[in-house]
Amino acid sequence: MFSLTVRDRMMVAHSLADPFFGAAQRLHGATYVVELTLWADRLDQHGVVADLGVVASGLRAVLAGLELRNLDDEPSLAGVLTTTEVLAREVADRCAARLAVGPHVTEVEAVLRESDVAWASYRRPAREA
Ligand SMILES: Nc1nc2c(c(=O)[nH]1)N=C([C@H](O)[C@H](O)COP(=O)(O)OP(=O)(O)OP(=O)(O)O)CN2
Repeated sequence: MFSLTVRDRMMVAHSLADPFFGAAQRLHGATYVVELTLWADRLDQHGVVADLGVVASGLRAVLAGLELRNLDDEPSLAGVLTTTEVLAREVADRCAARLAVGPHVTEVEAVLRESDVAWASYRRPAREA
């Protein structure tokens, strides 16, 4: 299996409205290092999983739709606990919808690193069945 990964960052504000999260129920900020990986069972005719510039631009565009915002105010995330896991799924879903990848690309994974010691990820099929 081949993979291609690009990395970017996004800064957000949010609160986690569940007593489970203790002090993080209050509004706080997070800067995530975001890694997007495309998985492919073979390479295309150019010997790549995908053009890394195109993938990096796609990830940037997706993060631009989330960053420097209070996620509590985002209509598309209304009522959602925006944990690192949930945001990883959101990024992966949006990237899968945005990137026009070839049929050899089978899966898309987003890893959100909240710090150097904690991160979460979501891996999904590259396209809807
Ligand atoms: N699995 C997850 N756990 C937690 C997440 C998350 O996104 N996924 N998020 C948070 C908070 O938003 C924040 O990142 C950390 O808050 P904090 O109160 O410091 O939580 P900790 O568990 O690290 O520390 P404690 O003080 O021991 O609660 C929390 N968890």
